Amino acid sequence: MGGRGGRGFKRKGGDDRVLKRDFKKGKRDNVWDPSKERGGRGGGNGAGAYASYDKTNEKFEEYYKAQKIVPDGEWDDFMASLRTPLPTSFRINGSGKYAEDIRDQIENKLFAKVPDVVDAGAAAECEPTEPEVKPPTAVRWYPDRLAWQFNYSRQQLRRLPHLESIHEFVKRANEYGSITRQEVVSMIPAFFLKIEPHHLVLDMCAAPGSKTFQLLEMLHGGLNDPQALPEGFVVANDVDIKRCNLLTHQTKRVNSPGLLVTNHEAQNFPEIKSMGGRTFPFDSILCDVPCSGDGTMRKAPDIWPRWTVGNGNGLHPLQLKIAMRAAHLLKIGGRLVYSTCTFNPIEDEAVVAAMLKQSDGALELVDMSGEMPNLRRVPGVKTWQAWDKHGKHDAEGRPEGPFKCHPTMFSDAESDALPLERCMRVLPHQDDTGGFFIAVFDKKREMPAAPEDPNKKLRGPITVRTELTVDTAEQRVSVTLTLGGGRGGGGRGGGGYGGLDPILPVVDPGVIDSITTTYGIDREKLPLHKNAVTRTADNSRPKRVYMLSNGLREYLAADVRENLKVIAAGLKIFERQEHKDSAGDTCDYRLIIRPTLAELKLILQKRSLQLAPDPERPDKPLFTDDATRAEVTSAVAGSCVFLPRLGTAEERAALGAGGVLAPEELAIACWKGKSSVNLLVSKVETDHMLEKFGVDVSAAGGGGSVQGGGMEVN
Ligand SMILES: C[S@@+](CC[C@H](N)C(=O)[O-])C[C@H]1O[C@@H](n2cnc3c(N)ncnc32)[C@H](O)[C@@H]1O
Repeated sequence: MGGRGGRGFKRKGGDDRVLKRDFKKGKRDNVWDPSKERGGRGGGNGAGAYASYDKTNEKFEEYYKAQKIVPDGEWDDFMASLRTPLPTSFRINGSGKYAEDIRDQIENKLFAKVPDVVDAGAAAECEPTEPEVKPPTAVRWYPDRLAWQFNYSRQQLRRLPHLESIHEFVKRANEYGSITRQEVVSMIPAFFLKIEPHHLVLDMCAAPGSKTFQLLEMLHGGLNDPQALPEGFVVANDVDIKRCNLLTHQTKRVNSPGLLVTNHEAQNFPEIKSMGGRTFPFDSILCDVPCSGDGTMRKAPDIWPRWTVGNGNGLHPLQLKIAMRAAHLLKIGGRLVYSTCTFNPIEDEAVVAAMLKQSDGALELVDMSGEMPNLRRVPGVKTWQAWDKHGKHDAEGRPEGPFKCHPTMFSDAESDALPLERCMRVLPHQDDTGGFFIAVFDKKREMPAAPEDPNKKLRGPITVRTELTVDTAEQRVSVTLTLGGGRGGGGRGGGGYGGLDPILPVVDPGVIDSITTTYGIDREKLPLHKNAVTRTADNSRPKRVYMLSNGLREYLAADVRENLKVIAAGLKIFERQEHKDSAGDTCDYRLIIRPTLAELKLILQKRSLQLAPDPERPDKPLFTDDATRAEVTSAVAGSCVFLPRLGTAEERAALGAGGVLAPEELAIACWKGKSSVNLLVSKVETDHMLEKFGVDVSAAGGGGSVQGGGMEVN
C-alpha cells in the first residue's frame, strides 16, 4: 500500500512523472529540454511521439459522457482540446518589484516581438497546417501577469528563431531560478489556501514539489520586510523517498528555513505532541492526492490507450483516507484544499461527498465562486455513476457479478443534498489548459471520532536518537528527535534511515559566536543561537549548519513521540572549511571578500584568476584591481564568498549592470588557493549572473541576449 500513484496504475508523463523518470536517470530534474517538449513528454520516445499516439478511447468517452462533467454543447471542443498538446507555461518566482521587473523585461522585450516576426513573412514559411503563431499570453487569472503560456510546434520553433529564443530563455531562467515551469492548473490550489507567514502548512502528497514551492513563496511573500523570516513552516510530505529527495532539490531555490521534508504515508501522517501536551494543528493543508491523472492527457498522451474505469476506482479509498487524515490534522478555523488532475467524479466529488458525510458538519465546503473570477471553471456535479469494467452500477440494485465499487463511491440522496456545486472543475477546452479539480474546505469544529492513532502502527525497530534542547513558551524542554527508519511499511531496513544523519542543535556557543561576529549577524533577525541545527554526529564541530524558522524548531523539538521521518529540515547556511594556515582566531565558516564589480565580472567570465603571474602559464588571467588582490592575498586559503562593492551608478552602467539591485544577488562562492581563486559554482549560475552584466550567454546567440536588470531581453 502507499505506492506512488496508488494501486495498479503506473503513470507516465505529467510534471511529476516525467521528473521522476529523469531523476532515476540521474538527470537534473528541473532542467527542461524543449526538444522533447512536443514529442510527448509522457511518451518519451522523441520526435513525433505525441502525434503517434492513438488519442481515442471509447470507454473514456462513454464514461465521461455519462458522468455529464462537460456542459451541454461543449463535448466536441472538450475532446478536440484533449487531443492537442498542452501549451508550455511558467510563472515568475517570488513577488514584488523584482518579479515585476522580470515580467516587464520579458513582456516588453522578448514576447512583444512575436507578431513582428510573423508579419515579417515568417508565417509564409510555416506549413499550411501549422497553427497560427500567437504571442505568449499572460494567464488570465494569475495575479499581476506573473504567469505565462505559449504553444509553438516543433516546426515553428525550428523555423522562427525568435520563438526558439523564447524557449531558450525559459529553459535558462527555469534552471537558474527566476521562473518555474509549471502547468497552469497546478498553480491554482496554493492560491485558495491563503497562506500567511505564521502558518503551519502541510502538503500531504508533495513531490515533486511544484506546489510546495509556491506554498513556501507565499509563506515568505506575506512578510513586509523581505529580510524577515516567517514564523511558520511548510511540511512537504511524500510516501516515495526518491521523490522526497527530488522535492528537496527542487525547493532549494526558495532558500527557506521553514521547509521540512518528511516521508510518510499521508493517511498515517503523525500528529506531533510535545511533552507539555502542546499540539500542532495545521492552519493550511493541501491534499494533492495521487490520482488517475486523465486531466494530464494533453501532455501525457500515453494515458489514452491505458485509461480504464478501474484506475480511478482503485484510488478512491486511498484518496478518501488521505483527505480524512488531513481533516483531522487541520486546526479548527483552518483551510484544506483537496485537488486532483482527473475529471473522474469517483476521485473528485465522491471523495468530497464522503468527507462531508464523515465529518458530520465539522468540514464546510467553501463557496469560492466569488474568488479568482477570471479562472474559468465549471461547478462540481451533484450526481455521478459508479462503474466497474462490466459497466454501470447503481447504488441500490447493485448488479450481479464481480463488484469492485466501494460504498463511498456512489451518489445518493444524501450526497444530492450536499453543496457539491461548490467544487470546481477546470476543463481543458475552456482556457487551453490541462484538466483539474479543486474543493476547498474550512474546518468549523472538531472532527467526530479520530481514527486509531496511526503513530502506534508507525513504530518500528530502527531509530536514531538525538537530543534537541529548546526554549519554548511553555518550558525549557530537552527532547529526543528520532529520525528512524523501517516504520510504516517503508521497507528500507538497514542500519539507518535512508543513510541520513540525525538532526542536532549546534551546541557550541563558540561556533555560533564566531559566525555571528565574523558576518555581523543580527541575532534578532537571524537567531542562530536558537535555531541552528546540524546533521554532523559530533555537533560540537558541525560540518554544515542549517537554520530553522522558529515554528519549525518548536515543531521538531516537540516530536517527543519519535514519529517524524525527516528527509530534510531548514536551510543550509554555513559549511565549515578548515584551513591549514588558520590562526585559530578565524572563522572556519565562509569568509567574505569584497571585490569591485569589474573584478567580479572578470572572475565570472574566466572562472579562475591568478594572484600573481605564473611564468609557466602566462596566459592565465590575473586580478586587475590592487585592493581586491590585496584582500584576497591576506585571506586564509579555503572557501570564501565574493560579495561585490557595487560602485556608482555610472560605474555599474559602464559594466552593463545598470539594473543590479543588491550585492547579495551577486554573492558567489569561490575557493582561494595558494596562487589563484576559482569559482565554486556551476556554469548555469555564473551564466545567470553574467546576464546581469548584459553578457549574451545563450548557446544559440542571436536574439536571446539579456541585458541589465537581470532579465532584460533584447
Ligand atoms: C499528484 S502527485 C503530487 C504532485 C505535487 N503535489 C506537486 O505539485 O508537485 C501525487 C504524489 O502522491 C504521492 N503519494 C502516493 N501515495 C501516497 C501516500 N499514500 N501518501 C503520501 N504520498 C503519496 C506520490 O508519490 C506523488 O508524488
